[in-house]
Amino acid sequence: MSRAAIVGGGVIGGGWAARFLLNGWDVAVCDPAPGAEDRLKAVLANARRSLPSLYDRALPPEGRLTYCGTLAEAVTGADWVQESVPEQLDLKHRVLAEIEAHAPNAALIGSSTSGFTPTALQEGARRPARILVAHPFNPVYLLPLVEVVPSAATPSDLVARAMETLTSLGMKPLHVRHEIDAHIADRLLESVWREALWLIRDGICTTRELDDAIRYGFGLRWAQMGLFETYRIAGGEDGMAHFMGQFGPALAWPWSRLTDVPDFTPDLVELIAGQSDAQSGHRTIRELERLRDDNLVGILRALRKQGAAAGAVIAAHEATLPAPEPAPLPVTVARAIPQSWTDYNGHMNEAHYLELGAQATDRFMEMIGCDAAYIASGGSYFTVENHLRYLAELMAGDRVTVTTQVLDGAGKKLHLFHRIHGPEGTLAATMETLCLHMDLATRRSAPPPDRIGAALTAFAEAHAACPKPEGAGRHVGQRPRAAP
Ligand SMILES: NC(=O)C1=CN([C@@H]2O[C@H](COP(=O)(O)OP(=O)(O)OC[C@H]3O[C@@H](n4cnc5c(N)ncnc54)[C@H](O)[C@@H]3O)[C@@H](O)[C@H]2O)C=CC1
Ligand SMILES: C[N+](C)(C)CC(=O)CC(=O)[O-]
Repeated sequence: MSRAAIVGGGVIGGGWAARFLLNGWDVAVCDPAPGAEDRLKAVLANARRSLPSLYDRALPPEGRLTYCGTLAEAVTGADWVQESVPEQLDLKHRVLAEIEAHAPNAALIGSSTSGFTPTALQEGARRPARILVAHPFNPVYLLPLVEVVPSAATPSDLVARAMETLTSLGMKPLHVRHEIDAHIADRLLESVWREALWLIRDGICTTRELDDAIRYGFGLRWAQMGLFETYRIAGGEDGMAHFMGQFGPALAWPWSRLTDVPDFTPDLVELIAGQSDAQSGHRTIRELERLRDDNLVGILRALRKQGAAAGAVIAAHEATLPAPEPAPLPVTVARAIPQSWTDYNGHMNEAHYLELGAQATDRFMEMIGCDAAYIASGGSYFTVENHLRYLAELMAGDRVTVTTQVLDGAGKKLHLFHRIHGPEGTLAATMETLCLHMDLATRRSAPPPDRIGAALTAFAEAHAACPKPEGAGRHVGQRPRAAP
């Protein structure tokens, strides 16, 4: 078991605690502010309802969370210490010195700093080589990006270890090879932020209109292709060179006020804070966080389906999570229910019971050798009939397992009975499904090859010893069988 210490449990420290904890690390947090523990609990609650929803497999069991009264207690025995105190260099120096005094020599010390260089952070350190920047993005438990910025003093094996650890947490570490104030991403954000301040200060638009300009347009593009790839496409068939030829001259036109910074006067703060209150003040921060998280889970799951951008990181991480264990009846699905699967009744929508059953069938097909390589070679199963019984509600975040029993595997048939179990093993649904083996070239049914037939027969023979499931072969509206 690995152990992380989080020093500073605010917005970012809380997000780090959740990222480590939900990936099975023990986590110790220290933050002396009154109410910090309650704030951390609220962040964790939001993380628990969103992060597991990204995956079609269960994350490892949560690690143990300890809330510590002192920094020394928190960092003792830590493998990774993540400093997440406010963005003040003298405070960070004091905290880093205390971390160095109590953490194991081998511990890696990451700083969440948005803008200080690792060289600046390492000033006065006893073991500067152990300190590097690990700059995450809010919400840390959902957004994969983390900028890893070493200094010249950082040995390359430590950078490699940092990158490996962050990857194992489902993150996308970006190695920033040249240290620079504000790294890479915050330089971009800073430019947009400055321009936005001017637009509001000059009365060109409100905070809501500015947000609309992002979220209805280029914000959607950026999530999947970034800046250069989308601009390459914007150049048409002639690509980037054409794009630059067309829009290059605009760089000399007054399209930006980036060379100036607006005075941060109380009037400007009041103008922006007032507009922001009018725009979003009817929702609490926790509600806004949940709204943001649900949207992010939806976007990330869509990207994952495409194998694109951050979606590819989630798929790669999921591949490292253990597949459900074969048991007397094989567990074919073990996962959490995403928020996006729930509906106006506040529970999992009926369509997703079918999705769970379909995932179980897909997994069982893999188990008998009908995997992607076999399907690419021209054979597969098609579903011809399903019967679903809805027996209990499932809620967002519930962990579910599906077991699969073979009822018949003779010839072309793959006749399965899935049991969908919710929390505490409650039987939440059953799905009986009949599939036929197909020749994908002729699109007609055909017997499976011997190796798949033999694997299926082995399961069918083993499962024949299990009682016939209650509910198998039922038709719609049939009363449950009376107990014997
Ligand atoms: N908020 C954001 O969007 C992002 C912030 N960051 C960086 O993360 C760091 C933390 O920022 P936030 O979490 O936003 O700030 P925050 O103000 O939400 O949290 C900082 C926490 O540190 C605690 N703290 C202060 N002194 C401490 C000490 N001596 N020991 C332990 N805890 C102490 C405070 O009580 C507070 O809870 C900063 O360096 C910031 O630049 C990085 C990425 C995004
Ligand atoms: C505003 N900020 C500079 C603290 C932003 C970040 O550092 C990253 C983020 O999450 O946007």
